[in-house]
Parts: sequence; C-alpha cells; structure tokens
Amino acid sequence: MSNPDVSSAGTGADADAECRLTVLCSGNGTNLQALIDAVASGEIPRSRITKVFINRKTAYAATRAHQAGIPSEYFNLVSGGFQQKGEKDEAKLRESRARYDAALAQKVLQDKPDLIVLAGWMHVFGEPFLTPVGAAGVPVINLHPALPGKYDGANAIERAYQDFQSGKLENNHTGIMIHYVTIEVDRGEPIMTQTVECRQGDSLDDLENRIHAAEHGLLVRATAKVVGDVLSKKSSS
Ligand SMILES: Nc1nc2c(c(=O)[nH]1)N[C@@H](CN(C=O)c1ccc(C(=O)N[C@@H](CCC(=O)O)C(=O)O)cc1)CN2
Ligand SMILES: NCC(=O)N[C@@H]1O[C@H](COP(=O)([O-])[O-])[C@@H](O)[C@H]1O
Repeated sequence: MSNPDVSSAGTGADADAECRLTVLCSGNGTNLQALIDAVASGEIPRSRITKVFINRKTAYAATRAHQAGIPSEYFNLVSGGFQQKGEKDEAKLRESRARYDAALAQKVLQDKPDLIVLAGWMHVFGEPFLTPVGAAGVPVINLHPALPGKYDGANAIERAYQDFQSGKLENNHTGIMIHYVTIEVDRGEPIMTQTVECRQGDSLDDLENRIHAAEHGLLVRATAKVVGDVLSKKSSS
C-alpha cells in the first residue's frame, strides 16, 4: 500500500521540487493504478498523486485511491445538483455543464496540482473548465484508445474494431495516444502514441485487452515525460 507521504526519491538541482498530480477517472481505474505504482517506484519521478476525482459513484478507481491512501472525491453532473435527471432542453444542458465544469475546475485547483491526468475520464470539458485551469498554468493530459485524428470521442475501440471487421481499418492497426487536452476533443497535441494491431479472428475483447495491456505503460511513460517538463520549469522558476 503506497502512502501519499511517500513520494519518489528526489534528484537534480532542486530535489525538494515535487510534481503534484491530480487524476480524474470514471471507471475501473487500472490506469490510475499504473500511475500509483509508477509514482511509488519512481518511474514517474519526484511526484505525488494528491487527489483523485471520479464522476461515477461505482468507479472502482475510488477504491484504488483509498487503498493507496490518496484522497478522492465523487463529483457528478446530476447528483451534484447541476443537471436535472432526464433533462432534454439543450440550453439547460449546456448551462448545467458549464456550471459543473466551472465548479470542478475550482475544486481541482484548490489542491494546487502541477499536472492533471485524465485516466479514463468520460466527460467532455468545455471552456468553463479549461480556461481557469489553463490560466493557472496547469497542463491537462488524456489517454485515448486511438491514434491521432482517428476515432475521436467515446467508444473508440469499438469503432476501430467495426472498421477492422469491414476491412476498412488502415493497415489493420489502431492504437493509443496520450495527448494534451484542448477544447477540440481528442485533437490536442499528441505526447506519445503507440500502434496496436488487429489480428484475423480477434474478438472485440481480444482487441480491447491488447489495447488495455499497452496503455498502462504508455500512460506512465508519457506522464513521466510531462512531469519532467513540469519539474524543469519549477526548478528554473
Ligand atoms: N475538452 C475536452 N474534454 C475531454 C477530452 C478532450 O480531448 N477535450 N478528452 C476526453 C476523454 N475522451 C476520449 O479520450 C472522451 C470521453 C468521453 C466522451 C463523451 O462523449 N462523453 C459524453 C458522456 C459519455 C458518458 O458519460 O458515457 C459527454 O461528455 O457528454 C468523449 C471523449 C475527456 N474530456
Ligand atoms: N475516450 C477516453 C477513453 O475511452 N478512455 C479509456 O477508458 C479506459 C479506462 O480504463 P481504466 O478505468 O481501467 O483506467 C481506458 O481503456 C481508456 O483508454
């Protein structure tokens, strides 16, 4: 069980500088677990995951955070009182999301993160989240199970698989990317990418498992790279 007070060993000009990570999850949290383990081992250097936010009550990511001694908070668009269950009015939906996004940005920034990682976070952010977070100089990165410019949005693996089944998947490969988060969903600058092949006879589960097996390592390596950039900035400031 890793302890939030145990961060990876300090090396370099300003050994005291530490990168504070906030992680946002909506699901099982296997990628959060990879981040927790990598911070504990030092693969992600001089860092600490100081807060986890989930937006689905049943997200096992909260259990993983608790087991690692990391504070977590459930914050949901509907149960948080921002949007009425079953609301269909487009203007009200937009307004609810804007208020939720602004409130979440305020909550996230309270913890003074140096980097925000979306690890299976299934809510599209609008400017009411991105603008204050950007103004605070906090980068946001996201794990997306597709290659740049392909299968933006939710259900990316399923759509790639459908294309594979119909012989339309380019080079019979899909992949994974870690990218900076911008207002245009899944179109932010890629940080790292990895191709994942589809094989004849693959079921959707086979492809999903191959992708999931690859994404943990890619997320850790990409996060470690961005942490390095953050720490360089911190130590030179
Ligand atoms: N402004 C941005 N917000 C988010 C980005 C981004 O690049 N820019 N990345 C996503 C993560 N993501 C894909 O990587 C993604 C997640 C969810 C959706 C989506 O359609 N969500 C629906 C709700 C779906 C659900 O609750 O099951 C929605 O928000 O209405 C698209 C892409 C995170 N945010
Ligand atoms: N568009 C974003 C998206 O689809 N993200 C996907 O959510 C899963 C989270 O798994 P986890 O909760 O076990 O880390 C991951 O497979 C990730 O690629």
